[in-house]
Amino acid sequence: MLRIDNLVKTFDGERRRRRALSSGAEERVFAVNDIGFKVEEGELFTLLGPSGCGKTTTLRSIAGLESPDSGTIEVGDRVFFSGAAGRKTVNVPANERGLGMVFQSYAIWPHMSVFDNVAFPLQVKKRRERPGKREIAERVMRVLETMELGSYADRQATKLSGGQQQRLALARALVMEPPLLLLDEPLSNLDAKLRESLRYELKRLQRELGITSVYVTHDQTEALVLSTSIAVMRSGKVVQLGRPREIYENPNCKFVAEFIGTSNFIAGNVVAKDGERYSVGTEDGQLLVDSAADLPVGADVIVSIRPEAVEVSTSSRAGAVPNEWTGTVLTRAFLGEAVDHVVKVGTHEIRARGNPSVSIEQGTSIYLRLDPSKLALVPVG
Ligand SMILES: Nc1ncnc2c1ncn2[C@@H]1O[C@H](COP(=O)(O)OP(=O)(O)OP(=O)(O)O)[C@@H](O)[C@H]1O
Repeated sequence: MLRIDNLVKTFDGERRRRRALSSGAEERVFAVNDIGFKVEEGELFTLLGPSGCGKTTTLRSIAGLESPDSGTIEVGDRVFFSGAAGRKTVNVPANERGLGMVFQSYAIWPHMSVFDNVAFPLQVKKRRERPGKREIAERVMRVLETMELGSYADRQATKLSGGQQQRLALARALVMEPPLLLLDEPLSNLDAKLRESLRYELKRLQRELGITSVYVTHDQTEALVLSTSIAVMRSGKVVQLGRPREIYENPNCKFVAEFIGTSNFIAGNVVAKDGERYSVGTEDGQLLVDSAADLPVGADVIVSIRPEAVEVSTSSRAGAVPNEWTGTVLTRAFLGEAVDHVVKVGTHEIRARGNPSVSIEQGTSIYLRLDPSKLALVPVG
């Protein structure tokens, strides 16, 4: 449905502007630095990464609001952008791309009713593409009902709550039945509770309507909940691309492991390998790790251990289970649905998250069990 290849977008750098008079040195900021990905029909594809990594620039390039330096952008069988030095550039204007867009600031039209906000984009279509009055009313009401705003049709748009206004912005984008919906942090202006409930609502809607979407966020939980696929970005590059679970359970570098959720990291070295079972030597003992990564014996690695993959216990099962380490509880914290223990194991402090029924006092000597299939091997370098 959407295909991006070798996309590059640079901007003038600050320093270049400052130094231009004295040295004339060329300096460009690579906002997007040679990225490529494909989004299949019906997917919700998320660009996830920290501030400044190039997510918005990528989305704006798809929308036609930025003009890339080079690369190609295709939606269905239409080429929206194609360009490189010395080649003829194709660059379809934003208003001819027919894409739906929803941004952080929901920018509804305040002087209009809820109904008119959604009807307006259809009413201003070119005469030959404009649906008749009755069809407009039907489409508007259908999309308002889907967004659970049907009973607010006559209300002035500004008299809706924040969450309702954001749903209205979505309704306005959906009524155009775009082949592709672009969403740039659409939930970030809402309070935490509303954000969470709208997350699930968006997921339901996206699934029900099967609308292909590209979603930008820096919020990893949002990305994990909503997405069918995630591209994790860093400094203008895509560093990992995969299904949410894949990225969470098998991050391909320390940056991804750190950015997505909380992890314990233990540095080590591959000492033996038997199929997908690795034996990793660490400062505090050996760890068995199951991994599909292709790493040679001798490779420096980091074992990434999610807190929920660490089982704590006051009794030993040594011999019956692999990877049992001993340690002392440094702190514990009650989080409502879980209890966190921070455990000192040799040179490491390991965070464990488990059921609140297991709560062990500070200073207690305990056993940590690390299931090899729940550990991830992250290559170093
Ligand atoms: N118009 C511009 N002029 C100069 N530099 C720009 C411009 N727009 C973006 N940049 C730079 O390009 C890089 C990528 O910006 P972009 O907005 O795409 O990042 P982002 O990942 O969406 O960040 P955020 O989550 O903060 O919106 C940043 O270094 C940014 O400063």
